[in-house]
Amino acid sequence: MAPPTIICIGMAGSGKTTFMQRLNSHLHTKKNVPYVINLDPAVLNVPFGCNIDIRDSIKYKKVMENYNLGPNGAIVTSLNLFSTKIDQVIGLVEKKKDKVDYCIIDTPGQIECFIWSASGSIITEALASTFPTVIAYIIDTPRCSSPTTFISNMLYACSILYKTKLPMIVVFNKTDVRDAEFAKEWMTDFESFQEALKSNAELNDETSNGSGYMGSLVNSMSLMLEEFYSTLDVVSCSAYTGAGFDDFMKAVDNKVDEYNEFYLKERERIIEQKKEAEAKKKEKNLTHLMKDLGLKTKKEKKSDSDDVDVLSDLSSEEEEEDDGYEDGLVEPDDEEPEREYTFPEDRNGEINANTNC
Ligand SMILES: Nc1nc2c(ncn2[C@@H]2O[C@H](COP(=O)(O)OP(=O)(O)OP(=O)(O)O)[C@@H](O)[C@H]2O)c(=O)[nH]1
Repeated sequence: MAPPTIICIGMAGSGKTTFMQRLNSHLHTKKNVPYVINLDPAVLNVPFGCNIDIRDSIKYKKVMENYNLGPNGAIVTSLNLFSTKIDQVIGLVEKKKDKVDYCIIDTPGQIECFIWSASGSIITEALASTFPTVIAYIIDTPRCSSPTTFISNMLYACSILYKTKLPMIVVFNKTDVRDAEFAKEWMTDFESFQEALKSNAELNDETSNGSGYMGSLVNSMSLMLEEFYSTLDVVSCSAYTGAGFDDFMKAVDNKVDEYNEFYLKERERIIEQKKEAEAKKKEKNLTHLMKDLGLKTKKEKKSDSDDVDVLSDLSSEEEEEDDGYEDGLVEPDDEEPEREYTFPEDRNGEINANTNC
């Protein structure tokens, strides 16, 4: 069976790499061996053993130098270069499918470099069409204790969900510093979020009494996000202490079932749609080409043959047959006639071993 794939995505410093390290050791202790992939080309040290590391095939600093790029451009370019090898990556994971239980993937902290780049879509789509794939969105809990940063984080999660179209688990990390109960409550109880909003001095000025621009904006966004929350699995854990990882694995199994039930059908539908669109595009291009060359398409020929024949049609058909032309192509002769040289001196033009040039 294809191993479920977990793609860890999160803002810079949210603790993805530490989370990956803890997840790797947690799975090893449970005797569920994971296949580990690092897709962050700019990381200096990876604190876990990787089966595939992007840094082995692409040197991030060389990319910066050779293409004269800044740090983010170099990450995108490295991913672009790596995405050309994604079929090999998938082949390697597939080879190990009987030995590994999960495939876990670390991504660059600059989310936009991965999620909004063509290579990021190629990589996630290639993985998702081969393995049941789940997104783990890692959030730095202490950093989202204010309603505005919380909503910003949730909007980001929402955009990732709509971009990847894959089941998502929201992971509130660093719970050893701050418990994530407040965030879970905000996600389930709209009134408690309203209260937090009112008491947030940052959003309210004394005169407006909570009806300021930012206050009402966050308010309406939180209403819109209620629908989005219902599609998520929320887990709180600490990559530092290892708390909450059993819950995370339960959520993964739950999302894998969901993937097989809903997302797989949706993916198949999308692939089918893409194929149809591509076939249509090809046919359109071919028609244009035929028109440019002054040739008739099969459809046109058929409709012509349904029409009454006129003498001029007949003669042109005959001419075509006589010329040995069909659909504008020259049929090669079975036997090429021996070449004759009109003038023997023409032979001097040929390059042979005896000539000096
Ligand atoms: N207290 C606490 N600190 C954590 C936890 N997880 C990560 N950290 C710390 O958070 C900081 C960032 O962690 P990383 O794992 O490097 O974060 P990252 O998201 O991989 O960072 P980039 O790869 O740069 O995007 C480090 O100092 C970690 O020690 C946690 O569960 N609890």
